[in-house]
Amino acid sequence: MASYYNILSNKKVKNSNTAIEDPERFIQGIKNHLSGFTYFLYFSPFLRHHIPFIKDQVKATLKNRDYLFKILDLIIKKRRKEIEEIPVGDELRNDMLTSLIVTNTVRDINRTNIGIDNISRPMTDDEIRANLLDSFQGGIDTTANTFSFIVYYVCKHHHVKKKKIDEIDSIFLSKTSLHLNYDDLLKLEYCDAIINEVSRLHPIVIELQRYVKNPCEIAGHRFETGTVIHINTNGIHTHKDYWTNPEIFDPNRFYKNKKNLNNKVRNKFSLLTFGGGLRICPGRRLAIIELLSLMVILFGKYDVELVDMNALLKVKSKATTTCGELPIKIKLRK
Ligand code: HEM
Repeated sequence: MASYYNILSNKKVKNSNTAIEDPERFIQGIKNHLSGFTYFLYFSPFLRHHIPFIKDQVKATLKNRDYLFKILDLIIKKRRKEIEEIPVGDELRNDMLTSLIVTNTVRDINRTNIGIDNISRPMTDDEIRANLLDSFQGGIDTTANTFSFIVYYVCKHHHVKKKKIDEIDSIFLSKTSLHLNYDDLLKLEYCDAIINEVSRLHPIVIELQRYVKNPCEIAGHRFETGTVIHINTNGIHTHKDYWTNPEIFDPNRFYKNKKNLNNKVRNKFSLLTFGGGLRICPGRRLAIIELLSLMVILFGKYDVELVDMNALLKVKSKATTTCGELPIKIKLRK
């Protein structure tokens, strides 16, 4: 945590401290892993192996990956040992690593044997590491940047902010002690509409890829095995065939009007915030719960305003879209 704030804050801790430096290096490693991923997404094996600049970047990405693997393996082993030393039946800390380690063991309170050995067994360290890295890669920047975009759009549109705060206040009555629970969060239909509308205008994943396994024909075009199809999420989210006045920010198009949006019958794949089909984002429900919780905590407790109401949203687009900077003013609500 200390290193996280040390990275975010302008005031840096000066003295050398491994408790700060090691996690900082790890967080930087995750960032490099995310950006290095682009080389594997957009460049063919030939370019990755033979073009000097790209080859060097790929090498550095793989070296960084090995470093992350090493650190994660140490963390997993350490936690496994700690758990082994706790008597079975005693309550365990509730965190993701612990859940992954105890899944399908005698300590797993949700254990159900579905009779398929390869699925009913506990996870290996390699599998746990892959799950952790997938969650870091897929679950942190995506949710954090979506939340930044939400803050920008809500602060920019007074009527949306008011309607949203009224909804939060009507469900979470006390501003000082907020007790978040799943059922109450699901009642926040307008907040949910805001998430959809912000994600329509600023999808974090701006394109999806699909690899053609067998020759096929799509919309009259023939695709051979090995072709990678890039699906332009941004283009679909702002296409006038699917959305009325697509350039306008209007959460009402998703509010109590889910099937028929502004008189256009909604195509199932016209909103691809979380992708679709077999590879749809497995973290989508968690992401929505996180975003709703953050909205309640931030807007339920504080007055939030943009420092400059006329400032344009600063976005950077690579494989994902991220928020450049977002200066805001925060004070406790009266
Ligand atoms: C607002 C937050 C999020 C957004 C916008 C988002 C978006 C996406 C998208 C567009 C995909 C590709 C789906 C496809 O190809 O059809 C994806 C995949 C994935 N997401 Fe998310 N995601 C979010 C949060 C999360 C969270 C919280 C986690 C995990 C804790 C997560 C884990 C993953 C994983 C592991 C994949 C790869 C799935 C696969 O290839 O089978 N995501 N996400």
